[in-house]
Amino acid sequence: MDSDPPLVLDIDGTLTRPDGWGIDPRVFDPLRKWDAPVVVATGKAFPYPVSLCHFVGIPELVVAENGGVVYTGDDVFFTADREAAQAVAEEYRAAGYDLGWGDEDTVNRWRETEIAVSLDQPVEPLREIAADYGLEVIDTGYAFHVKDAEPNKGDGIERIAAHVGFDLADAVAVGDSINDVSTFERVGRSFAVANADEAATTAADELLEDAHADGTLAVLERVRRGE
Ligand SMILES: O=C(O)COP(=O)(O)O
Ligand SMILES: [Mg+2]
Repeated sequence: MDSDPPLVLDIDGTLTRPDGWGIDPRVFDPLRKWDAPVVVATGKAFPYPVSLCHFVGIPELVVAENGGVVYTGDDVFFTADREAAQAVAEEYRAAGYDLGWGDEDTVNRWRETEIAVSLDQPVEPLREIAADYGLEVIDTGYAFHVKDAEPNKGDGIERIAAHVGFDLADAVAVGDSINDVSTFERVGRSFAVANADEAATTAADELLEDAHADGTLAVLERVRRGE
């Protein structure tokens, strides 16, 4: 049997339980046993994917903050800084809005290159303020991210593939949202889970029948069988 292809996996919407929240524990064993690099590429802050790799028991190959932070397993790269996004957050708050995560804000506490805002907060004023700072706001279905347009997951996985020594043309990716489009553009084969947004669905080679981790698990079984 051919060896497993390298994987690039998104977290939220892709490794999540059928109701969309929390990691589906069924993904742990297949990832632990995967016989090729597994890259976790997410919009979440750096500690989250690192912890996921740690607790699954796989090497830490991580793109965090939508490409703002990249960890090759040896070196960490920051491809943006938080300053402008922080200024947007402050102006948004001064206008009477809130980021929506409570006082201690564990969503942004360790975020280094962008700011995330809860989906239950008004996005239009956020977009207006972000535009004044030359930043974009993307909606991943899990948060609004105020970010520099430049960093993306695709550049991050390219850096990791070059360092680890595999070819992205051999890699298989699964994702669910607009922040996975740059991943899908780089890998050999891309899948959007059934719950994916329009951008991810359009960019993927294939739209899966199953949602969330069910879709991802189906991909893992298929590519393992060589299909
Ligand atoms: O942080 C988010 O909003 C989404 O995270 P994800 O990229 O793992 O889906
Ligand atoms: Mg996602």
